[in-house]
Amino acid sequence: MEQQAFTRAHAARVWRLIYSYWTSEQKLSAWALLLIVLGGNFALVYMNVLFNEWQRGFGNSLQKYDAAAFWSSIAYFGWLAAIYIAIAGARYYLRMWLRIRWRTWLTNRYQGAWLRNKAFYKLKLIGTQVDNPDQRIADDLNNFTEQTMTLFFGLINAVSTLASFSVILWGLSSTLPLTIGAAQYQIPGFLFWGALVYAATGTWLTHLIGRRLIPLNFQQERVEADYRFNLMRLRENLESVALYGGEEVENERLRERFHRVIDNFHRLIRTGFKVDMFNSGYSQVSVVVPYLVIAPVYFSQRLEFGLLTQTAGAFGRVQDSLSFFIDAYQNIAAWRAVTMRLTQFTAAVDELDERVTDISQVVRAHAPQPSVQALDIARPDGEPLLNGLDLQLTAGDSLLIHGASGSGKSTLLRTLAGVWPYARGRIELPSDGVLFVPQRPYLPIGTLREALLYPERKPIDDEQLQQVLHDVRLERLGTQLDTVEDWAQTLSGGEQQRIAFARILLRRPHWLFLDEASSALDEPSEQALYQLLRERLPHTAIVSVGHRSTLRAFHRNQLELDGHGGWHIAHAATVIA
Ligand SMILES: Nc1ncnc2c1ncn2[C@@H]1O[C@H](COP(=O)(O)OP(=O)(O)OP(=O)(O)O)[C@@H](O)[C@H]1O
Repeated sequence: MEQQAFTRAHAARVWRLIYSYWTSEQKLSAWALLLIVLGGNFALVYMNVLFNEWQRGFGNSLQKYDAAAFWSSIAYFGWLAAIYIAIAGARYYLRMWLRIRWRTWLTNRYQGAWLRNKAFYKLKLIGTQVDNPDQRIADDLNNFTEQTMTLFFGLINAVSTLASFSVILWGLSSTLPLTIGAAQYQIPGFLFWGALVYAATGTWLTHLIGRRLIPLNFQQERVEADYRFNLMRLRENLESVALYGGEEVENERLRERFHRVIDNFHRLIRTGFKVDMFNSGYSQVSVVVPYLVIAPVYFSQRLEFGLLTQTAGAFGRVQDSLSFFIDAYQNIAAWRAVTMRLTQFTAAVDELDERVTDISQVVRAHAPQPSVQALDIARPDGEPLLNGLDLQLTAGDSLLIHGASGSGKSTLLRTLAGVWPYARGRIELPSDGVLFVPQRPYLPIGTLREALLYPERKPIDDEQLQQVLHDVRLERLGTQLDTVEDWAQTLSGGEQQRIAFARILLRRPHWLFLDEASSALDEPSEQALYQLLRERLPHTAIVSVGHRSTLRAFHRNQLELDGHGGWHIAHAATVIA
């Protein structure tokens, strides 16, 4: 089971996870809300003290058959209850508001860290053990804010209740002697000590019974996230699965993942059941324990009924707040698991740059024209793909990279784009006007307009968009610019690649790198699109990765890779355009 040792670095990360929001640019509003909610908490504790005092007068009115006192007691109770409800309601609302603000801030931060410097891609490539980072952002952050606040306010509540009722209990102890059989003892604060011993024993027993909950909760988060991810992958690949007839295998695989969820859940239930049984028994016994302690004095008829109920109430409150850890045990276990998943994520992102610097020995610089010098590229296992490549591009250049499948063509483009770390040498690229186009153009779920502009967001007028759609022979989509669709699922592979070409025409890059960007198109269409690029962007240098020999006609130079480090550049005799 993946677990993180509780090291100092881990403790520091947990601390940072907790305090970062409270020292952020939102700290003023955060602290203001927190203080108001805390104020509400203390007010409610004070109300409970008033209720406890009320119990005494109320009990005595019953014992003395005093109807007038009884009704005025009820009226007083009505007032107290109304104020209590108002404070509790306001506190709930503000607490939820604070939680939403905290979650939003943390989500922005985590999402930002994941997307910054292409960390999302590198995390996967360098193989740091972080499962389902997306779900850590969505689920774990939500759980973290909720559980932290529940625990924190629970703790504050317990401590303040304990403090106020301990004083009451201590005072009440001095008016009552501890009676065991016929003997009486004067022990200062014995009711308080009784509650303390009782609750401490309970806490210790709960810990013994429930300590396995922490690793089990951790594992539960993980298997749940895995199951969800597998469902999502199926949804992303519906057509492939349907065409391969992979339903049975998928069903089997999903069932197997779900089985892990249930399997771990059973273990959670078994431990949770024991903790829960113990808790229920403990709370039942707690109802009678204070009466058992005071009954001997009461039956010796030296105690008013009101004082008995007040003492029992105060004893219950003290014991209740001391039992905070018993009740919160499951929450603490879940909180620790969620915290571990989140700090693991930050640790992986924090260490990423260091790891990339350890692996990559590429010097990158800005220059007016792209060039590479003495570039070595390897597979992650160290096997060389390319040794000592020297290359220089000038405006309007064209270079076709070819070689057997797996020879490292895409990896060369990845290295130029700065996402492949297993490399050494010098890479110079202009600071703007560079565009890399992958084989599968990413089409976000949204309008066709957004898909065409991706990743830019600057608005472009409809005529221009319709014109480029026409140019890439997708004029039929011209009327659907504002249709929201999962375009990657509805357009054919070739049509998606046409969208990628439309993007190029809109972006007008000076330096264009195409990684099999026309592989799904028929040869005449591919030629027409290259022709179009040449006509519309005559000064753009084009570097293409491709297998088809027909592409050669559009490139002045050809770089051939042998997949073992060797490479060779040839110059074409004739070039179209
Ligand atoms: N993320 C990765 N982890 C491990 N190995 C990888 C990874 N990506 C690529 N490789 C390996 O690097 C080698 C080069 O891959 P690359 O994708 O560059 O090949 P290619 O020449 O573009 O192939 P094709 O023509 O099939 O697209 C392959 O052996 C591939 O298995």
